[in-house]
Amino acid sequence: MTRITRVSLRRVLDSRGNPTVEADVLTESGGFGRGAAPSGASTGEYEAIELPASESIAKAREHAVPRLEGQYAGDQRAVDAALRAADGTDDFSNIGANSAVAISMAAAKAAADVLGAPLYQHLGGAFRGENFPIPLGNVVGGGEHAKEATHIQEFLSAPVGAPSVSEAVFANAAVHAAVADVLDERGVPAAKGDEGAWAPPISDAEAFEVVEEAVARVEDDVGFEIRFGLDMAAAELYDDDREAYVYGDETKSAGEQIEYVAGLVDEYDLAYVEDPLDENDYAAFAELTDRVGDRTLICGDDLFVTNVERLREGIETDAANSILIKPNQIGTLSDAFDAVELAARNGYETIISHRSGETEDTTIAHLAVATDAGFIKTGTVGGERTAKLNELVRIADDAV
Ligand SMILES: C=C(OP(=O)(O)O)C(=O)O
Ligand SMILES: [Mg+2]
Repeated sequence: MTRITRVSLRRVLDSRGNPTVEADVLTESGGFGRGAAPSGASTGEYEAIELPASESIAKAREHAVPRLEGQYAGDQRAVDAALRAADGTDDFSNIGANSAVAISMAAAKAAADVLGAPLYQHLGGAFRGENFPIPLGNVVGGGEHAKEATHIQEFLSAPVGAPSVSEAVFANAAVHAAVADVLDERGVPAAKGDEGAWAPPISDAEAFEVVEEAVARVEDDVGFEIRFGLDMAAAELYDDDREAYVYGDETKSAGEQIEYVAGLVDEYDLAYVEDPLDENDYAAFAELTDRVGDRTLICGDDLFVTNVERLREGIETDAANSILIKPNQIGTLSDAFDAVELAARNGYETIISHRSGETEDTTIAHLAVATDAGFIKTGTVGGERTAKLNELVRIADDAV
């Protein structure tokens, strides 16, 4: 039986050393699941609310745990509905999306444990496990993830021609290493940002040269196509008062930003551009998608925040052609699945994503396989990133 008998919550460390919420779910037949909430730094304005971990835990213990005990862990919709009912708001501002997502993921894992099935199969069904997402690997970054580095938040290796997920994962690690070599040859020292990407004190223009060179070297070596992409996190660059995107001393109007990004797509044959424009500017997104959406993915992260209402508006306005899915942006696995389904029904590509603050939790690797996502964005190196990548390799090897 999958009835939940116990939900325990605790504070654990995330990769930035901040406290985050970990949930354990136990069922009456001894099923066990554990989930931990990630945490963003360049968060979207419309995300569900993350409360301080202690406050979120106290509120969830009071309001959510009593409602969850006795629920079927295997009925994910009922578990997630109980979390929403316990919270009573649209944005989880009462119990915190951090406790909600940790419990939602832990319940799914407890149910999979009872079934004796891998999590991706419990979530996605018996026919999943054949297709694997292409990992987008952050190799150079700045923005909110590293000080004194690039304005663009993430330069992402995209091994689109890799014959297997394992070869793709290793190719991204090789690009990460090649970036270090290229920087070294240029005499540029580089620390690492929050996601393990190199965070060199160079201009965006030089970063394009470095990443292009690193990708070319690895492509020669592995013999399959590697492209690259960006997360511009442009809402962080946008200054409402100046109505402009701010790059240090330079600014760009929305029109200039569209020109700039369209030019980058063509110059570097970018496979992927996430959040190229401000999260409130559907019209500018639509203009850019109209210009380059036939040859690259224009992805909404802060724009859509894994929220079906915002995605619906994007679909109606042709704002993008892909969506980033971050379960903690919305609070539950059911809500994340709804966003994936709406995206798929409307021809949008799906990219399942980590956050800049992470834990060893591997749920997103299973979620990507369960939803047949085209891509997963989960870093390149660092234990909290390789936890997900190695889990993907295990899923492909039938070893979970
Ligand atoms: C992973 C990202 O960063 P954060 O978790 O800081 O929002 C992102 O913006 O896509
Ligand atoms: Mg983003």
